[in-house]
Amino acid sequence: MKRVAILGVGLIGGSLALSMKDKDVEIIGFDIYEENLQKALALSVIDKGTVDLAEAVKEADFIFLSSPVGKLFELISFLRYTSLKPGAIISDTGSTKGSIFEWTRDFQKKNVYFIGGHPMAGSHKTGIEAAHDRLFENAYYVLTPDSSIPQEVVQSLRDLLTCTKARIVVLDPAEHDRVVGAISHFPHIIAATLVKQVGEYNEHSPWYHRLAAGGFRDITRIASSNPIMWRDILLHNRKVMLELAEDWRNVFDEIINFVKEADADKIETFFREARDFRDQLPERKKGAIAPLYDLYIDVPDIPGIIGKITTLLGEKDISITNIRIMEIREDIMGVLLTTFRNEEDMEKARVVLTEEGYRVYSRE
Ligand SMILES: NC(=O)C1=CN([C@@H]2O[C@H](COP(=O)(O)OP(=O)(O)OC[C@H]3O[C@@H](n4cnc5c(N)ncnc54)[C@H](O)[C@@H]3O)[C@@H](O)[C@H]2O)C=CC1
Ligand SMILES: O=C(O)C(=O)Cc1ccc(O)cc1
Repeated sequence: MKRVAILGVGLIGGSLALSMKDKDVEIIGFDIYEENLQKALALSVIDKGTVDLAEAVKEADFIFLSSPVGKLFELISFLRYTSLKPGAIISDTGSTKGSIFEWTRDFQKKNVYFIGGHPMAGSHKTGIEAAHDRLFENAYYVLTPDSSIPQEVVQSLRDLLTCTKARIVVLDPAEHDRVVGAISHFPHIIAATLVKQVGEYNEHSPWYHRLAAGGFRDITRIASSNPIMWRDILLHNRKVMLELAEDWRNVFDEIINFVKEADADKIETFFREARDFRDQLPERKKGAIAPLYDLYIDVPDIPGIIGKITTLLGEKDISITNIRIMEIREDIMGVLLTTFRNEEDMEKARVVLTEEGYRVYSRE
């Protein structure tokens, strides 16, 4: 049986541990707060818990570091000088990848391997109570192995992580920080600045607070995230944040100038271009937070098929919340992704469609 050590049993460490529940692994948790370990044991998230770091890692085949980014250096410094199992694979879950990559390149001298990792799903909630076995389902899970790490070592980490049902991808750490900086880190600055701006106005009129709804809530949801976590992320992706701020200022000035000049066409084009890009973003098939009930249907030809399937299901009172053409194969075979409101509708649809001769399945 393989041993997995999770260092930091919060939302992400706890969710990783839960996703491994059906695997033949023993999970040992370490945290700086004993009460977190007690909760994790009570919730059966981990098999054992300890506040002794050396004890947690000494027999482990896999070690996951899932503390805030600012604490990773401390943990890595400890691992560098403590006794570890030869061949052990260490990974982290931190939201930035460049700095950790630089700190860990020499681990192979110790006959252990470090492969940076970032499961790209989460929540603005923190702590073990928010952990969920399906948190990473369908999300990207980025790995940033050094090119000197043998492929079979990377593969054994990938094999273990299949239990998360995430889409595992390999990226260069600098590219990770640039891209994730733009789509995840920098938006937290924007969200927080908007909230602070309105918070200050609210000092003078409570109506800001009362009327804030809809769009304001949507765009500022992430401002409710953990301040310590986001402090650390910004500090570890500073260069990228400063570059993005410059670019953002340029785009911001552009629209403000159109407003100043009352240029209706340019304002409209600005919004239209933003909408077009936004509407093309891939929808994430949700895992734990709001499970989607998806069925994939192989269909012989596309024209007319969507109407045929919606009619067929509509006649049985089965409603589809979304239908999307996933791919058209060269032999004119297509795959439709149909989403249902609940499991019952999905299962009814599976029966009806199978009876009609369609090949229906749950995963790509
Ligand atoms: N929250 C999110 O949505 C996501 C977070 N991440 C990353 O995963 C990591 C963990 O985040 P969360 O689980 O959300 O935070 P969390 O606050 O829920 O959990 C962190 C845990 O680490 C423990 N901890 C603090 N210092 C420690 C140390 N020196 N040694 C061991 N444990 C320590 C804390 O007591 C806590 O139990 C962070 O690096 C974050 O950047 C990655 C993807 C998503
Ligand atoms: O939607 C949200 O609340 C998030 O922003 C989740 C998140 C937070 C940090 C990450 O590194 C990846 C995902």
